[in-house]
Amino acid sequence: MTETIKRSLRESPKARWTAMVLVSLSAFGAYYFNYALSPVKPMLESALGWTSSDFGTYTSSYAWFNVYFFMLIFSGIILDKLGIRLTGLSSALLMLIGTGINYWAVVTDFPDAAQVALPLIGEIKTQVLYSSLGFALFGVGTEASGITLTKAIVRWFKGKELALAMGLQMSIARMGTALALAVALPLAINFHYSSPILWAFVLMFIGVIAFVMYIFLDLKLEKSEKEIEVDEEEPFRLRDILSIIKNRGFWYIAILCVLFYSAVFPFLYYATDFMINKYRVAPGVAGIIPSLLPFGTIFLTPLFGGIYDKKGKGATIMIIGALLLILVHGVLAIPFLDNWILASAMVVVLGIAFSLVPSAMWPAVPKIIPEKRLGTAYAVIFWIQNIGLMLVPLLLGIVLDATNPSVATNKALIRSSVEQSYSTLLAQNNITVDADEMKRAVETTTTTVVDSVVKTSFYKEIEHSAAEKEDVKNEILKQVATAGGAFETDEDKSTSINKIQQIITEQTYQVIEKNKLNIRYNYQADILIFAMLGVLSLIFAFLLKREDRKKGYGLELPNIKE
Ligand SMILES: C[C@H](N)C(=O)N[C@@H](CCCCN)C(=O)O
Repeated sequence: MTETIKRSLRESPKARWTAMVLVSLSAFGAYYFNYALSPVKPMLESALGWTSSDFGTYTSSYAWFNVYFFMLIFSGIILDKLGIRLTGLSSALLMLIGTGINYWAVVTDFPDAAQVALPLIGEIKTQVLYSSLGFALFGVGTEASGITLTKAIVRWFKGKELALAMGLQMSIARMGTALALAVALPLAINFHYSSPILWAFVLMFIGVIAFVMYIFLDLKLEKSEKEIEVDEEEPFRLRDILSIIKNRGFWYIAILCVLFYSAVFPFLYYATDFMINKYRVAPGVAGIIPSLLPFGTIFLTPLFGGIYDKKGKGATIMIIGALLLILVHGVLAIPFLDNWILASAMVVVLGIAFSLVPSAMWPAVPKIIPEKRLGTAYAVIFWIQNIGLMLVPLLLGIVLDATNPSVATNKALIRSSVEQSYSTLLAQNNITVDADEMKRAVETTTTTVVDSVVKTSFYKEIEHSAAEKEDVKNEILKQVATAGGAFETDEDKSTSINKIQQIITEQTYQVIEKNKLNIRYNYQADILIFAMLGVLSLIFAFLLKREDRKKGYGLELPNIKE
């Protein structure tokens, strides 16, 4: 079919790069929010009483609707029927609504024991359920937006700098992840644990505005191409799925994708907490280490993409990426190697792996699947990938709780002791505070105590029976009451509360240290799960290379022909 593109707006580099930046801004907000609560995990536990399994449920909920309701497949169909503009705007709004629900759930005061029973999942805290539903809605928007943005980039860049534009779009998105990992915990410590979500809401709102601006640009593109004959795009057909899933090469790439991404994205959910618990990094700066990973990929993904374009060796690049994955998780799993510099170096190496594999894997799909089925192929790969993104974070949370059975209960014990200590000291000194003020003070004090114990304690975990735990609680209360007896209140209320806070922090800390009350997680089993995923990724990367040799897909050949 003839294609006269001389007068098309796509011919203007300024217009197409502006389009790329505008559509990428919503991905920036989405990738920020995806990780905005991860560094805050220790605070959610100390302040809201979440367990690691609750956190695992929350992070896995990203994929609930995508997996169970086949939302990714429907998104592909909707994208085909409604087009880029409507689908992109709807998905950006869905992300915004999901973020809003999440914010509401986290700031709402649910009774401590409020739980609901769900089929398959069982008992779940009401607050965890509502935040998860918000996150699940956000996940639908993010994944739908992922396919829409890919299609938008293809629309503007086909026959032009397509790989570079895709690489840069991924880089802009990853800047969002890097930002979340680096700033979410400092934000939460200095303001409130919900502040990172509020910021996400603002970024997502900017994303919606940017997408509205993109719509105008896209309308201009359409107008500029009205008189021009352009190739009709192939519509999404369900029968395409059948022909795709009969392709062995497709399965190898989809399985490699789910295994590899499951060893990276869920790692990022837990990485800040891991740095605090294993490497004793101060919570305020612990997120900087995992943020090195997406930060590195911002530069390396387009770089490796360019190398693949010119030199080829796509399957080999994926094998090297999988080998690095095993190396990193293998080293992180060694118990006595607990130096944070080594951990940072491993995160940088993981960043290299996470640049190598995506830069070779996504452009390899068009070599295996015909162009007219590409949209469907990406939707199915994303769907399979989402199964991993749903199961692995949940598994990690459950395994973390199971291998550290006393941590969550000990944190809850500290929280209730702190609460009672406040009541005692406030009553002893005739100070009245409102419920919100009290809640805030308890949260801050508990977090401070837990953080300092986790950072300084070197003891091994000692199991305590329920009766011993009661003793610990009583001892905390006794110590606090004794120390608080000498406290005199002649200053204003906030100074008095600060002093009370200090007394409780010091006394609680001492009792925890004396009783060896363990509140540090041992991540060994979780990191071994990641290492296993690395080994399986390597096997599938080799299988893909063998299939490429058999079928001649050309994965090892350069994309750009001389
Ligand atoms: C999370 C999403 N499903 C995903 O896998 N995103 C990729 C980028 C995919 C680009 C495809 N053209 C990522 O690495 O973030």
